[in-house]
Amino acid sequence: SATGYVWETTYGWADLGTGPMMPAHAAAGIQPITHHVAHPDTKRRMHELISATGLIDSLTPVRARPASREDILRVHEEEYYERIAAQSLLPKGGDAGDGETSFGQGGLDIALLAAGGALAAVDAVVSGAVENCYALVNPPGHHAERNMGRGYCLFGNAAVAAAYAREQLGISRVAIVDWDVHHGNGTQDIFWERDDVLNISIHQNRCFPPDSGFIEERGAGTGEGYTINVPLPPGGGMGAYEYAFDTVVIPALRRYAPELIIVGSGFDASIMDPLARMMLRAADYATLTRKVMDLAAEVCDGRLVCVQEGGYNPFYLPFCGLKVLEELSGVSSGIDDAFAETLSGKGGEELMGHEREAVDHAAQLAALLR
Ligand SMILES: O=C(CCC1CCCC1)NO
Ligand SMILES: [Zn+2]
Repeated sequence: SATGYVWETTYGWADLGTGPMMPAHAAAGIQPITHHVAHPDTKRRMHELISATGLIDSLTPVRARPASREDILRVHEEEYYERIAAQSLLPKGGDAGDGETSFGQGGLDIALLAAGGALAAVDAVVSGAVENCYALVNPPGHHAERNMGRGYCLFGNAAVAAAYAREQLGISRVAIVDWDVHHGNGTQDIFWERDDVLNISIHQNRCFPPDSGFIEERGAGTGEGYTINVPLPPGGGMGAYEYAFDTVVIPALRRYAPELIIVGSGFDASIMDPLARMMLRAADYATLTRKVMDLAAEVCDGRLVCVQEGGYNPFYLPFCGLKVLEELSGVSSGIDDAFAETLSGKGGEELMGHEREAVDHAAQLAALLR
């Protein structure tokens, strides 16, 4: 049972400008910095750790292709695509829409290759060439709405892949499990009224976007009940996540019985991430991966595609990714999480009362899934 792996050099060339998170602005005191918080080096370091440990030799390389305009327009509006395409021709590139999602000249091509990396991963898994696949793509995608990019996302890579599986590969039901610490508002916007894609987002409550991702947001019309949000209180670790997966995510997947599962694999719920306040360790991501793999084995012959979303600690993200790839492939890299000892005993391991209440509330609504 092979594990596919997608990484393309140009994913490491995405240009978010000189600002720290938003564009540098001297008069506002926003100083330029060499590495934007979402600098691609963080994800390139994950690729390099997978390569340097030799784990890459146990993975099946899957080459990305550029997503076509048609692939993108399955989930995004034409006017938005053209806006990105026009700015991508400019020497200074442009912004996807929220003023914080910069991209450089040629940014369209990198974004198309990111979406195409998710497409290639879906092709490899659905064709049976590999059992599961990790698409280490960049830029990320889950904040990109039908007609606007947000939160460093240009196109909804996982959404593009789900729509492709549905409309081109004859897959009838796709489930998306987004464990990125931020709400997958873009994926939610895209599939809000659809019941052929079950969209589950588990995230730190109100982290980003601050005004979406609440349990009452469950879809509309045909799609009612097929959007599941599990907002967690800040400060949660594996105690909260394990309870949320066992109580909400896995039971919902079992009821829905998808033919393909796509994980929005952000690592910004890690204890060392600068953009959120949760407390997962690298080993915890492996445990969550195992939970989803076991459910995939139960309902869809193990068909599982992980698509990289966020994650901003260049020291720790590589280890989180390495442990997930070890779990997917069943192969040890031979090295442990170098930070495990330093990070042990700092809390988050046990479920706390207020976390249990938050998850139980989400579970009540998720149970209404038809
Ligand atoms: O990792 C991300 C990006 C979050 C940032 C986007 C702007 C401020 C927080 N989304 O999943
Ligand atoms: Zn995120």
